[in-house]
Amino acid sequence: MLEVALRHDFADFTLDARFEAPAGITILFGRSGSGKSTVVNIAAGLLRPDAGKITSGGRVLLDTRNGVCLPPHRRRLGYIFQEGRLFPHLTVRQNLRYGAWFAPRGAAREESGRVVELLGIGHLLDRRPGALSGGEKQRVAIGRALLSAPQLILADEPLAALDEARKSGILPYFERLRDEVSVPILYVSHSASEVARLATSVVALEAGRIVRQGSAAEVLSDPSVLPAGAREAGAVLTARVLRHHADGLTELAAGGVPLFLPRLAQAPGSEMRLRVAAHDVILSRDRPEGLSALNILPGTIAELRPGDGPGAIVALDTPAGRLLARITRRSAAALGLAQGGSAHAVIKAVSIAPADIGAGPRAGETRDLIPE
Ligand SMILES: Nc1ncnc2c1ncn2[C@@H]1O[C@H](COP(=O)(O)OP(=O)(O)OP(=O)(O)O)[C@@H](O)[C@H]1O
Repeated sequence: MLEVALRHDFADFTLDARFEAPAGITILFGRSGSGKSTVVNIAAGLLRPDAGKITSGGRVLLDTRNGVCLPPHRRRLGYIFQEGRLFPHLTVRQNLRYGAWFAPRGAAREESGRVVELLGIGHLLDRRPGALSGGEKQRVAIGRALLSAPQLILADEPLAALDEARKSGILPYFERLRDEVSVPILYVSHSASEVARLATSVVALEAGRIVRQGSAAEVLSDPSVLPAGAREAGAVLTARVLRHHADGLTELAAGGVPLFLPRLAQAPGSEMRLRVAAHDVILSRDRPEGLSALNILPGTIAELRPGDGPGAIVALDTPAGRLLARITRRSAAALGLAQGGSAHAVIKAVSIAPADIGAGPRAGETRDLIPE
């Protein structure tokens, strides 16, 4: 467990944040300039705040009141940067050994064979970084960080330098990291997709303050908190793969409701997280007939929140979970939508982007803490 309480003033900006990060991935989520990197820089020991306390697995890294501020190399941190920052003259194997070399003697650390397997880099061990793709470099960098026996991993926008294809290639490895490694990972992102797929817990920042904290489902489905803006709004559903159909569709069950998506690779029984973008949800007051869309979910309007412009966000509680829909205020008025009223959400099977579909665990639950 990581416990953080910080206060710091820059000339035009005040950071005032208090949160806890359990094992798994805690995403610091917010727009540019909200203070995410400042939190990470303080946790890393690169910036000494005006006031604050940070403990990691019970160890005090920072306590300004008692004059404690451990230097970065004594904090037992693993870093994952935007670019891998591997040593170009060393092979992958040697880069990984370099990480292990930093582990304190006797420290419990991941076994290198397991890390190599976890990250799927066994076939790359004899190559030098120049012969790796961006995504492969990043996987090696994650391995190097894990092998240094860190008590905390800091990942500052680790996917930002990768194109969409590489991003979706590496997301499953972060999912495995979340589910199989017991070290807390503090992960900076301004991408709702990354939050939906990866977060064990989310700390949403706005102008240096925490505006919401909770599971990915809780934070992303709250229309009063849209750290990435209304355009990026979208809720997260948890669903289980039921069966693959011969016509190329996969049927999932979400809270007892069937959902159809283009064929997924996961086997029946797999737990999935799906981010359904608010702009991909159409609302209808009555159950629509004669419509091509396969997914029609009845629900109750929990909230109708007008935006600054012509749009509004509607939060609809369905048996599958809460959905957000972005519609115009004009449509909301024409349909007579109001809090407490009923409506149907219509989602096209093909509208959910592959980058928004990931493996469990359940998005609405913070998983059990693993003792460190
Ligand atoms: N050394 C500094 N001196 C003065 N102001 C600073 C300093 N470092 C950061 N700031 C300000 O603090 C605020 C938060 O910056 P920070 O880098 O933490 O944001 P961020 O959420 O990580 O943004 P981004 O997503 O763009 O990286 C910004 O307004 C920034 O200008």
